[in-house]
Amino acid sequence: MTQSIALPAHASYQAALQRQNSLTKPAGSLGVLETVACRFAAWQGQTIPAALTPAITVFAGDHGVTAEGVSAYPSIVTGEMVKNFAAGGAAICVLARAIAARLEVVDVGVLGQLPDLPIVHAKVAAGTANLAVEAAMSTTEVEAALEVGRTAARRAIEQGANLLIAGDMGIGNTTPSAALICRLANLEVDLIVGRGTGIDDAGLANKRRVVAQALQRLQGQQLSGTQVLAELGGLEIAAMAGFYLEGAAQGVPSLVDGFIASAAALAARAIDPAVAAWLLASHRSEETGHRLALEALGLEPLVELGMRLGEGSGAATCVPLLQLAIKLHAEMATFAQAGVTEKD
Ligand SMILES: O=C(O)c1ccc[n+]([C@@H]2O[C@H](COP(=O)([O-])O)[C@@H](O)[C@H]2O)c1
Ligand SMILES: Cc1cc2nc[nH]c2cc1C
Repeated sequence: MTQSIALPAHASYQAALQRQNSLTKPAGSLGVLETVACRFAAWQGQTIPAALTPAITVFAGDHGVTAEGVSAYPSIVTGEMVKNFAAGGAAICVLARAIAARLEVVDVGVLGQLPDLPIVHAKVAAGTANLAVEAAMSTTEVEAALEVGRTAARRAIEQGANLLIAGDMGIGNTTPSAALICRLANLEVDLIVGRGTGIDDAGLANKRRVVAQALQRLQGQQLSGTQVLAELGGLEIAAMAGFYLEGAAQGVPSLVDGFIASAAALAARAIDPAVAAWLLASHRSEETGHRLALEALGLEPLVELGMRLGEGSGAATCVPLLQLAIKLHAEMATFAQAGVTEKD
């Protein structure tokens, strides 16, 4: 069994809140920036949290369910985008450079070979099976993919990260994500399945049918978190779940990206509910169902930007906001220091 997950330090949260209320502004006037700073205080166990050192790990994998015509793009794009990540040309590469974040790319299940690329080669299988008709993975494969994610989190933390971001790349992965969200949060297919990379109305109807069929296969079965991942998940999604679990076990919070990341977070929570206290949501993705997935996680997104890219891009975009929240918390003068009169 892996290390257990502790609760964030409540006393540090309270001390940070007290500091927020002593800073030269009307109480609560910095809104969510105040609560975010207090949450980092609790995660780091200190009233004034250290500046953030973010690390981004993009997990890539392919999906057998693409045989059902659920994506606007062919599976070959997954590997092609991994090459683009390695060459520094993808959105997440630009964002990682802009926020000075360590960026690592992990092949956990891409179809075909990616020789000589400067990425982490940790392929558990060459894609998943078609979840519409059979389990996407074996539980052994899920355990291996979870461990790939855990190892990646440990590497990031060893190299100094105090904020983790998991990104995903996998043509077809909004289908397993939707299936996981429906099953794990007990939500209706039509509320959760969306257009992903941009399928048309007929494609959407087909994708709903595919997800409904997968859920139907499992109806009435009691399954563990690992078993649900095996039936409905993906290799990169399982790795992301392992990444969140390990971060939490090591006392390092994760900033949850979009739709796929939220499905992975729900899977992580099904494995260990204590992980939830170590998660912060970045943006609300345009993907149908993300709002309900976040609600099921008990997370409030920081921003809504109409994004639906994946790769960890929404989370990376939110990092400067978090850095500002902590800087305000650390550097603003108190009423006493500035000689400003407090409210009556
Ligand atoms: O993160 C999101 O909210 C998101 C929403 C829609 C699509 N994506 C990305 O698009 C790919 C999956 O879309 P699809 O249509 O192939 O299932 C995958 O590589 C994801 O990273 C990501
Ligand atoms: C080009 C492309 C880039 C992506 N990045 C994440 N998902 C993606 C899907 C496509 C199709």
